[in-house]
Amino acid sequence: MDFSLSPRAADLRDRVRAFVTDEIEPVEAAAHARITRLRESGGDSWTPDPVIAELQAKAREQGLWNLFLPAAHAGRYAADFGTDGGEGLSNVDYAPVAEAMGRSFLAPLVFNCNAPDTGNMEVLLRYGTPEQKEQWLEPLLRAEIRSAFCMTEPDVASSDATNMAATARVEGDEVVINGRKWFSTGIGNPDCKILVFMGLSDPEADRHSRHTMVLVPRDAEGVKVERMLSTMGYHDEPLGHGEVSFDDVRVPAVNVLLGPGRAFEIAQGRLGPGRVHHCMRAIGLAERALELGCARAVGRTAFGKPIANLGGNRERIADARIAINRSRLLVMHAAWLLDQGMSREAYSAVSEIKVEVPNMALGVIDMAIQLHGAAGMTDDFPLAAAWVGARSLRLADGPDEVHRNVIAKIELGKHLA
Ligand SMILES: Cc1cc2nc3c(=O)[nH]c(=O)nc-3n(C[C@H](O)[C@H](O)[C@H](O)COP(=O)(O)OP(=O)(O)OC[C@H]3O[C@@H](n4cnc5c(N)ncnc54)[C@H](O)[C@@H]3O)c2cc1C
Repeated sequence: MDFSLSPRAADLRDRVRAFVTDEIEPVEAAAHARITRLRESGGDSWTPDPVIAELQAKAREQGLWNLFLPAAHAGRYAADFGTDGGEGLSNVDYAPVAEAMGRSFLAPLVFNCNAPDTGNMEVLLRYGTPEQKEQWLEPLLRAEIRSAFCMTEPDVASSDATNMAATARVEGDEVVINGRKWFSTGIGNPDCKILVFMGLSDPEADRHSRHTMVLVPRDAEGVKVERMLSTMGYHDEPLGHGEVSFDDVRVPAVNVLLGPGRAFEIAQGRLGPGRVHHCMRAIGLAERALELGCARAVGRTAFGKPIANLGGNRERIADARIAINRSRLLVMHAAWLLDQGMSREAYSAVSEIKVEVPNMALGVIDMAIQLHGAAGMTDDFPLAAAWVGARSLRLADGPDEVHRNVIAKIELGKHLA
């Protein structure tokens, strides 16, 4: 195993880290306050803060743009698209860059490296036709438009993707779409123009060949955002999570991705690197929480001592450091395995980190909140929002239990063979 970064990746990590600290963290509080003010006054909290576009322009100019684009898939984009083609980093090289971005809720957007756009861009890159790439991928790479991924449904247990009941039936040269999705992240953004929709196309086929992925323009007739959902009181502007109905939506059959019945193939390709990105960002978040917690604990006194020296706080801080470092090694291991190609070991490793890291981050953030006292519960610090983000990650991209099941299946398989 070799986790050493290439000199180019180390340079990018340092530059991203400096950009986050110098340019993004100082504007975070004002960006958050703006959203709260607009929401509370009934204003438009969804249109992205102009500061995001300003910072995006700077990041793009400095080549800190689309760094998620993997070496293996970048192809002509790496060669022909200059900055927009990313740097063709391996998963090992991208992991610490993603960690640096995870420190701030704004940073992934600023570098055009935010979910779900990254996963959707990867899907288009790997499976899109030249026309689909030109129409949707290229404006996504330039951050001119945004996207959403519509798989989860309110009426079925969506942790089992074979349950998806909304339909995408191919009729002649059209696909007819009906049903309801929810937790479609990104659909609150007025720039969201394209949806990657997963629907049942052939109920009689083998369970992994029943579903189709299709590109649905956000403004197609019959697409309606019924409501925006909150997660523990947060609305996650400017992306948001929407409940969306599809009522006899018709799109051309050329909008099908890869081919009818091939949604599972696409979903598998989409999620491996995406989960590594989520986990590295969660490690960045945990690092920031630990820093805030330590600063508070040495800077405030109770019972005649710094809070750091009271009770078991030093031990809790030490355990947080151990937990973060352990998680990082697991993520680097998963990234390294993915770079060697998809294997059972890589599948297991990706599920291992998907269980380990959000739970680790929750523990560290909770400790930092406790060290802050009541202040930790307010939005004066980014800790409450960070806790909700980490909590969401125990569900998004598959609940812990589903990932544990994957790990156990692979482990037990060794003995059944
Ligand atoms: C913030 C956030 C953003 C999201 N963004 C998106 C998005 O952009 N697009 C999208 O399509 N979806 C998105 N999701 C949805 C997410 O992927 C689903 O919530 C997840 O797959 C679980 O599906 P479900 O909610 O229907 O839970 P269910 O399938 O109803 O499962 C409920 C619970 O059952 C238990 N369970 C399930 N399977 C097992 C098992 N095998 N063993 C033991 N227990 C089990 C688990 O405790 C699980 O949490 C998002 C979710 C959140 C919270």
